[in-house]
Amino acid sequence: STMYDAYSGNVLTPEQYKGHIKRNTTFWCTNEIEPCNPHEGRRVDGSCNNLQHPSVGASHTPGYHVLPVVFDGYNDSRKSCRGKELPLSRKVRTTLLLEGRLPDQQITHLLTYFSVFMSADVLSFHDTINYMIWNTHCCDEGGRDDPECISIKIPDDDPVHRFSSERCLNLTKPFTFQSNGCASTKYSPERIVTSTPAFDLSHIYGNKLDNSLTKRTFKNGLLKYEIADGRIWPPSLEHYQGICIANEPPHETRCHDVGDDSNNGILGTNLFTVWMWRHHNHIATELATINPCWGDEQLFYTAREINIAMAMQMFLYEHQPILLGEENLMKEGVLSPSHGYRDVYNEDVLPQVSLEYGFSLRWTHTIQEGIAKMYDTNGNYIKYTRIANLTLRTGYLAVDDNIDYITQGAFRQPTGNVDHAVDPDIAETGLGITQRLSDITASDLQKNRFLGIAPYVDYRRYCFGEVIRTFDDLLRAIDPERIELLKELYDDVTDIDLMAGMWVERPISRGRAPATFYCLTVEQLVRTVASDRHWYERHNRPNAFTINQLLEIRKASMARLLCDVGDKVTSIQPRAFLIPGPGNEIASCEKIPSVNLNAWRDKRCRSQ
Ligand code: HEM
Repeated sequence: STMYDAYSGNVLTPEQYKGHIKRNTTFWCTNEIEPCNPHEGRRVDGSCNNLQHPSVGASHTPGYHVLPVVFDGYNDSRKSCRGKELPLSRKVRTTLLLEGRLPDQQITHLLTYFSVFMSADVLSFHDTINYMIWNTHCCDEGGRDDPECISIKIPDDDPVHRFSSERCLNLTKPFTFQSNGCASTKYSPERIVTSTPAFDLSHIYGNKLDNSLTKRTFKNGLLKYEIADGRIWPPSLEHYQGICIANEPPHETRCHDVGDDSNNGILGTNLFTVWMWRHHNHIATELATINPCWGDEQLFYTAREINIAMAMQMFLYEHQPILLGEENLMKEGVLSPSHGYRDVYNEDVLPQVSLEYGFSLRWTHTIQEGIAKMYDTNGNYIKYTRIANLTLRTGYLAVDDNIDYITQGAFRQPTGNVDHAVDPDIAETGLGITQRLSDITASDLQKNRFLGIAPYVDYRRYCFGEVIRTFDDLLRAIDPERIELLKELYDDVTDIDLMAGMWVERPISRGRAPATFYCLTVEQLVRTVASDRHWYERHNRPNAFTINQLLEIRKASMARLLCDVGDKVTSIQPRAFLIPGPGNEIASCEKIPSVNLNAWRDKRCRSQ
């Protein structure tokens, strides 16, 4: 194997590698990669996706930048154009986003659960774990001088805390190649992300081969699993210090040992981890019946390939159009116009995730509900639970049939409306017992000022060709009363933060999401499809699907997934991201189309 520098993607000399060992920086700064074989399928560690740049595609490699970062030195966040401090993050948040709840009339809660699960496939949770568990003192006496701390100041006239003595929200800087000693501080900060940048369910299967191997049974292509109270679960972590710390013993003990332990983090990642894990075994078991002559290796990798392809089919063709608009996505080339193959692979486009995509996704916090409503299988309301209190608490799912009721709620309860408001739990508590106070939306703004995301108007120019010089020029994008609020906050229109712009912007036409969110998501998805050599819709790739197999993958749906692996789901509406009702009635699972795995029947098994 060869050692690569994770930041530059260059091969390391033995001396350079020894230097990393001496400085204890091998984990974050280097990648060990086996020689590429162009005929090999998708590697677990993401390497060799681009044959010219073997390490790009692995974890801990730099992201793409849609626009160059604006960088004022390591200890400071971006300054205003007149060299002053930008308005306080908490002030910006409380001014621009109202606090409250308004249920959407069309979209179900499942949409946000799947959003966060798919985000976690290409991003990381370690920056959050950092201030929740490793470095919790930023609001204490000792934390004030810690250069890693970027705690959020609560202004004296805060609408919630002006009557309390709370003046600080805990927060740490994001991990960068620079802060971890991988790259010179001459360069602007580059965030370190642990997932592989392709959508490959790396948080299920692992992002390193050795980690992935520990998840397998090596029998019949199955992932390890446990059965408890008649339910199938991913395997348990032996010691879960640092992960499911909010489990309430003695009853709540479950904590999952999966590709990325931080999938135990929040409810959405947790639910989909359970479902996609079971789904792998569901596929492998069926393949083993269809092809009795297949060994473990072939069953495992085929089931993984199908599981990834079905996840992407649901994500691109079923989930994304709801926020971004189907017609729009078709026009942009994110969606294929036909059911057959498409091949837009371009070796010159690198498999990377843009800094801006990961950042814009956080806008979704504004449509996240704070409570999960729980229903029985007949649709009778049972109770609710606060989602913030389920952070790092996988155990809750496994007691009192909670996962059954939460699953039913996921496709019955509306998600939060797209309406410039944020749920009070997301805005004030956020993370349950691990942080007494947290404003996730203010953190979104604050943390990313330290990564140098360019101002909002620069993205309007990039996305829509608009030159915005005055607040009045913003009328093209933002309603006048919200421009008034921006004027109260920012001295100059060019100072407006990207997230602040997204919070108040009008949605894209024929879609529901803010226009700039739309633009930066499309920019990423186009790159994803063009840069992933193993993209499931391609004909010309190692182990490509046959056309009949691809046509089966096209039938994947969220409703079918829940029928196959959801707890006690026997009926569901066909379009599970949309609220059940006329034209989308809840129907028996027997009526929901399935992917027919007979398309993978191997004639060789019969002749044997
Ligand atoms: C109740 C549900 C949720 C909770 C409690 C939650 C909590 C958090 C927290 C605490 C952070 C870190 C903020 C920081 O940097 O300090 C975060 C980041 C993030 N969240 Fe959420 N979130 C939730 C739902 C969602 C949803 C629905 C999405 C959908 C896309 C999402 C996407 C993200 C992304 C993309 C990041 C940044 C991750 C990264 O850059 O690696 N979250 N979330």
